[in-house]
Amino acid sequence: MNYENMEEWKVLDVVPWWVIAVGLFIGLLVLYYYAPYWGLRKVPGPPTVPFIGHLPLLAKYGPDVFIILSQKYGPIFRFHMGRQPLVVVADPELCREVGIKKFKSVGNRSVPSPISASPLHQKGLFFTRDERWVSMRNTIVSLYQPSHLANLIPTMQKTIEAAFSNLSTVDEVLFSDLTLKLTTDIIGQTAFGVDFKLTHSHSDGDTNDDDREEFIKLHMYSTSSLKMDLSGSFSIILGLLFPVLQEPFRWILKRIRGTSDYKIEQTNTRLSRWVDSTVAKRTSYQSDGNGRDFLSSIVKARDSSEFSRNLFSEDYISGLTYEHLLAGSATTSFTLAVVLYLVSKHKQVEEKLLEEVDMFVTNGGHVSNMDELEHKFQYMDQVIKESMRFYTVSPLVARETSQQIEVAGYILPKGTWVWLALGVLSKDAENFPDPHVFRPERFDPSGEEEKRRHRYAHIPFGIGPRACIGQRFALMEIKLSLIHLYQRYSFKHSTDMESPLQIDYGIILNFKHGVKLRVIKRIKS
Ligand code: HEM
Repeated sequence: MNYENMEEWKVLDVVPWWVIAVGLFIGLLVLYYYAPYWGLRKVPGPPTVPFIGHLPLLAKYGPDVFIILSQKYGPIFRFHMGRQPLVVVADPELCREVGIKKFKSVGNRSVPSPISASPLHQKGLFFTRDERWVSMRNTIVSLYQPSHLANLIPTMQKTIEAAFSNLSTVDEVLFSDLTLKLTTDIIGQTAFGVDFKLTHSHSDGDTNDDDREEFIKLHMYSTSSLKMDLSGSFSIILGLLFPVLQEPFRWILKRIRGTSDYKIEQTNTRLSRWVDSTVAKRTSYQSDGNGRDFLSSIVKARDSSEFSRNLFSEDYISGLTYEHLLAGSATTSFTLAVVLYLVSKHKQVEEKLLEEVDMFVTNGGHVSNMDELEHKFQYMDQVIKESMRFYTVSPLVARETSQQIEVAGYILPKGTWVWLALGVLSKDAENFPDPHVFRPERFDPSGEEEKRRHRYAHIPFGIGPRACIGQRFALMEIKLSLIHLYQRYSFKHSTDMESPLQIDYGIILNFKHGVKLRVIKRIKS
């Protein structure tokens, strides 16, 4: 007889079953928590707080947390978004390695918890993966060629005129509000072929007005509920802390009135219905086939082959179309408002910009083609680049490894979330001396600073084959607006304008209170 074993059995007999169960539960919990961390434990990073990871640091420092951590831990470090570890890459050469050289192994995006609950958000280009993404992107990219974009100039100009038509009658304006209306209207027309009429001062009594207003309200709510911290709905928070519990809880909570999950579900369902019905109308009858908007072009491309019909099924067309509104309005609006905010704070910059615009107008310039827009405004280019460096609207780019790779000597297993920290690159003193000084001339192509700089130090639109597809579109919209505005006005900060500017951090940067400006009419000599 084995007496030692008998002793053990006796011990087990006296330990209550629930203690064993609790021990097992805690063991499994620890295993669950540390599983994604284990493969990345060699990548440096600050100590983590169990389950919430580094979210308290994000709450304390906002997006600057990544600058602080890169100074302490170097160009590649770990950051735990709740349970999920991210490998943050904060160096231009490493961004090139991840975004271009090793693109095949890091070509997909990671899906953060706020998005994982919404099929409408997942079926755009942003979150599609692998072969489907390649095929969709190849088709869509043709719609962003200069020849196609040039067709949009008249629509953009008309909307810009309408949006800013009231400026001559006011002394002060909440400019960021105006730019959001402008960019939403432009995307509405160019993506959906729908005029949301946010920039028109009066309704023309169109019976669809209420419908459109309702849609915009839903869209704004849905966008603002995409939180990356602990201020989202309960299921989104669970998605950050215990991803495995997110779906079951969401399933329950979305049925309980009064919860944020219920509201988000209702909003997303109504949004989807609105987008689906707009898409269905367009796919069932092709008005005159000459529509210049994105939706008309995709519907046309879809009908070209059996393959395209499968690729662009109606749910994906809805996802793509809605994505344009999401990706193309708040980013461009923020950037345009930031340019005005910074330029009106730096009078010498404003004088140079006005001079360039005046010269163009005096020489009979009229923006009618992409070539003029892209090459005739060299100083404006520098101002836009410097503004985007100063406030990088999309400071993080989310990617995910599809197989094990090595970056900077660290092995990153398949499924690792690798995020490129564009916001950190843009404040790096090595590439941008005096990074906290606003100096557009640092982007002068003939200047030493520009020549010395790493090629991928300034990448506000991302990098490689997965970079922003709307870059040209956005720059076109921003430049057309600046040309229109500076021909007629100059600006000063309103006395109500806070200093420094307060920024909110969601999926992208946003203003806490907005950009308030004084409008000064220019007297033409
Ligand atoms: C100032 C304005 C904008 C900024 C700063 C911006 C920035 C970005 C960034 C950083 C990415 C991720 C790139 C990467 O992974 O490397 C991105 C992707 C994307 N952007 Fe933009 N964007 C802007 C405007 C627009 C506009 C106007 C549109 C549409 C008309 C658009 C559509 C998209 C789409 C569809 C993607 C996903 C591309 C893919 O995954 O293949 N963006 N954008």
